[in-house]
Amino acid sequence: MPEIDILPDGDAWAEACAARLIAALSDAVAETGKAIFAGSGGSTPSPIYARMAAADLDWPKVAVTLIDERYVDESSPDSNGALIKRTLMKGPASAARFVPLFHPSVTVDRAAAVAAHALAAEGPRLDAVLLGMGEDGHICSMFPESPTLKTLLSPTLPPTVLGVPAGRDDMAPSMERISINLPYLMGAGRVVLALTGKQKRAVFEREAAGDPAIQPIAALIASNVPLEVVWTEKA
Ligand SMILES: O=C1O[C@H](COP(=O)(O)O)[C@@H](O)[C@H](O)[C@H]1O
Repeated sequence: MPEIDILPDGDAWAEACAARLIAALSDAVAETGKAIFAGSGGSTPSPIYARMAAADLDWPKVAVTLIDERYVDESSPDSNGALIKRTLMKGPASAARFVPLFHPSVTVDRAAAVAAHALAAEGPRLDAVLLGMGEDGHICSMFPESPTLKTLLSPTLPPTVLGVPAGRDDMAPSMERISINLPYLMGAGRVVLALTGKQKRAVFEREAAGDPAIQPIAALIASNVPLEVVWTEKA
């Protein structure tokens, strides 16, 4: 079970998450002249993005992408791309370059292939990753016990981006999605999992002790992803 860094309140939690991610991006810019950040969508990351946006970083050298996306364009309230543009890419951070996962295409798989190609062109690894976790234990668009999980969690594939079909039961997402796979997380410089609330902490602890074949949190731990779990009770 990885150690959980417990912060006293939402401000300290958002600050701690942002500081870790900015440090990783800053180190990458210093070492290689560029950096790649992959962020989550959902309701959790906005305060973290607000603090990152205010950081003193060489933003023109940073590419911003997503760990996953709903298969919708940016006019949709479900678009993770629209969220990250609105909350992170503002002020000096608007000089970063956005690498979307959504591309209008005939199928979600084709769109994912286009995204995989675009992301591979940015560099071999993600320097900093912000993960969230749903209360059902999903991370990225890796849903516990869903049909595409085995492929997304396969540690022997190269880092890539895959289409995720919508499912008919609660073990699958309700809409088509696009997601990075586990090898992208295995090769990342720093991976921060930002959690809030007693419920998510309980889910994390339960999933961490679960089966890596069907529980993404257990798979992260088993595959030595450089995971840092940062939690506060109330954001
Ligand atoms: O669907 C998604 O949900 C997770 C968790 O979201 P939250 O609202 O519980 O914070 C998120 O990490 C992921 O990027 C998103 O597509």
